[in-house]
Amino acid sequence: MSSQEAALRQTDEAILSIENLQTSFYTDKEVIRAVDNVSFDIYPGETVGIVGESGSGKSVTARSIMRLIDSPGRIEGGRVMYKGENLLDKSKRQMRGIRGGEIAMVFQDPLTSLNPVYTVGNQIKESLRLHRGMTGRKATREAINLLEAVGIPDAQRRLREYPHQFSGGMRQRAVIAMALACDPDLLICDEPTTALDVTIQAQILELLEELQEERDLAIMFITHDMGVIAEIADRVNVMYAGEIVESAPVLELFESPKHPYTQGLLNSIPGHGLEEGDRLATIEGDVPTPNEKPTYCRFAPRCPKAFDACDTVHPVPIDVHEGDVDHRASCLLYPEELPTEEAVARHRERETTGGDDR
Ligand SMILES: Nc1ncnc2c1ncn2[C@@H]1O[C@H](COP(=O)(O)OP(=O)(O)OP(=O)(O)O)[C@@H](O)[C@H]1O
Ligand code: NI
Repeated sequence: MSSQEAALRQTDEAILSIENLQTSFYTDKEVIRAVDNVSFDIYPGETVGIVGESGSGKSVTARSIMRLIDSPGRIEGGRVMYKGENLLDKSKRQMRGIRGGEIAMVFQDPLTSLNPVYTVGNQIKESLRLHRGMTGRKATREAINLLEAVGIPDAQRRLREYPHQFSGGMRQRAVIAMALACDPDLLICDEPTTALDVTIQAQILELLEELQEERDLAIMFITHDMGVIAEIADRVNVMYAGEIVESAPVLELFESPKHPYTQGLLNSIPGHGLEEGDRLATIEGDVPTPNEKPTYCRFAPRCPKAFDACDTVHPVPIDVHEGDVDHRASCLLYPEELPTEEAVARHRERETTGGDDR
């Protein structure tokens, strides 16, 4: 998306609005608040990156949107507004139509999306039949088009092959072709390139960008990899212990990270030259497992800037500069213009009046 488009996004309608999403797992030992009051938007044609350490709640966010949370997990609150309708109110049957029809998902391991006993062609054609009513020769032609669109050579022959006959990179392309078969408006990618080598990964990212431009796809892209985020995202949400701690346009986030956690993540990248493959190096200390409603900052125990109030006030997402709705951080140090005491008071007040200030 160009900066001009980015400026327009505020006037556009979001295709997906997550509002105060809350998903927990009820294990024998404990309740894990895996996604704890998460809100964000995705606009048509935009790529929103979700980044954070392992266990921060990225995949559970994606699976909640798709209503793929199984016991002992439960979506306990919030709304998932897709084109103005709450997906959490849909029946199982309606969700099956939306999943793969309107919203498609690509996972890290392509084998989880492919059935080993059917040819790749049959699987794409089944998707075309289910979601676009295409059958016979028409479906075969479209399946070939799709394989060609994702850069699989010799498409006609490869349609008749089984998933195990494809290399890792080609398999992930086939999964993307399958995802596109239903002409989705939103594509959710959960670490789609993590298992691939760097060259193939770059090719897949390029492919996704091309497809996005052609089809005006909205993409939600989950990764650990800041280099991949720099490459593909328009906007970034940083997750920590079930919460979004910072949200900003991608350049702004890299040039001027505000949350001490984001600052730590970016500082930990050696040499600061962002390359694909740069992982989040570790910040000292462990990510806590969120078990209770937060009454404090979950990052405080690891935060170099923590002060007394961080143990007693839960920070809400707040504009880092007053009035700049495009860049928010859940940190008591913001808004930057306010003296700390006033900033803390504002967080405390917003928390008691119901979450963030949207
Ligand atoms: N089926 C489950 N049962 C119990 N806890 C779960 C289950 N699935 C996820 N969780 C917990 O929810 C939290 C968030 O997990 P999630 O998979 O969303 O993390 P993630 O950010 O995607 O991490 P990764 O980068 O490792 O994929 C973790 O603490 C995890 O242990
Ligand atoms: Ni995950």
